[in-house]
Amino acid sequence: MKTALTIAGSDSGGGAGIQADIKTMSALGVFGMSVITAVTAQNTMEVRSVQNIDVDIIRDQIEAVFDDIRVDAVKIGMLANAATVQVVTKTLQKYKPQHIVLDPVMISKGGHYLLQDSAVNALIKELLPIATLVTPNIPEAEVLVGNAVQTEDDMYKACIRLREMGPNSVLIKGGHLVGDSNDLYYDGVDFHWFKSKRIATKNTHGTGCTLSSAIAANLAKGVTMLEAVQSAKAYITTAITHSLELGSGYGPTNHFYDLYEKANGIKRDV
Ligand SMILES: Nc1ncnc2c1ncn2[C@@H]1O[C@H](COP(=O)(O)OP(=O)(O)OP(=O)(O)O)[C@@H](O)[C@H]1O
Ligand SMILES: Cc1ncc(COP(=O)(O)O)c(N)n1
Repeated sequence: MKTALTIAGSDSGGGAGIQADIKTMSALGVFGMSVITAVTAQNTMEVRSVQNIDVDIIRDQIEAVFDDIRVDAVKIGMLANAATVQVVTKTLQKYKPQHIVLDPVMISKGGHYLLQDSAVNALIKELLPIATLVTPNIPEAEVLVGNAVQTEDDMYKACIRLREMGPNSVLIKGGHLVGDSNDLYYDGVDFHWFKSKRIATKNTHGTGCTLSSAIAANLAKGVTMLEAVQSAKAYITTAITHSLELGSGYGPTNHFYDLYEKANGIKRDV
C-alpha cells in the first residue's frame, strides 16, 4: 500500500489539520501517518487555545516514521513557530522524501494565528527551497511575496516570484477571491488553471488542508504533479459540494469517497 505522512497541527473539531489530512488520505486509498506539531482546541467557530509540541518530540516523530516505514509523500501544514519550521526542515533534509507538499498555513478561517510572524522568514529561507509544491491561499501568497495578490495578473506574477524562492512548483489557491474559485499552477515552464465555480456555502473549514493532502496522496500513488493537482481539485470540489452542516461556524468538508467516485467516475485504486 502507498503511504503519505502529514506534519501538521491537530484540530479537535476534526475539520482541518491532521484530522482532515488523514481522512483525505484514507478516502483516496493511501495509508496516512502523522507528525503532530501543535494541539489546537478548536471547533467550527474558533481556535480557543494552542499547545505547541516540543521540537524534540517533533523530530522524534519524524524519525520514528522514516526509520521504519517507507514514506511515499509528505504533506506539511501548521508549523506554529520558527523552531518547528527549523526542526522539520532539518529532519526532512536527512531523509530526503521524493515529494513534499507544503501548505504554508498562517491564519485560521476564524482569524487565529497558526504561524507566528517571526516564523515566516524561516519558512521562506529554509522550507520553501526543499518543497516539491507550495500551496498558499491568497493572503498567504501576499505575505510570502510581500505585495497584494488580487487579480489574475497578480497571481501569475506571484507564481513566478514564489517559484524563484525555491520550490519546484507553485499552486496559488483562489478560494479567498470573489467570483469563481480558480487556482493557478506554475512549474517554471507552464502555467495551468484549475477551475471551479464558487460553491455557495460557508462550510469551507479545512479546504486547504484537504487539497494539499489529496495532492500528496495522489503523488504517493505515482502520478505526475499535474495529474495529482487535477484530481485533488476534483476531490476538494466534491468535498465542498457535499460539505457538512456541523457546528455553528465554518462546517467541514465531506470525505465520503463514494461521492467523489460518483461525481468523477473514478474507481478506488488500493
Ligand atoms: N466556495 C468554494 N467553492 C469552490 N471551491 C472552493 C471554495 N472555497 C475554496 N475552494 C477551493 O478549495 C481549495 C482550497 O482553497 P482555499 O483558498 O480555501 O484554501 P485555504 O484558505 O488554505 O483553506 P483552509 O485555510 O480553509 O484550509 C482551492 O482549490 C479552492 O479553489
Ligand atoms: C490545525 C489546523 N491546521 C490548519 C487550519 C487551517 O484551516 P482553516 O483556514 O479552514 O481554519 C486550522 N484551522 N487548524
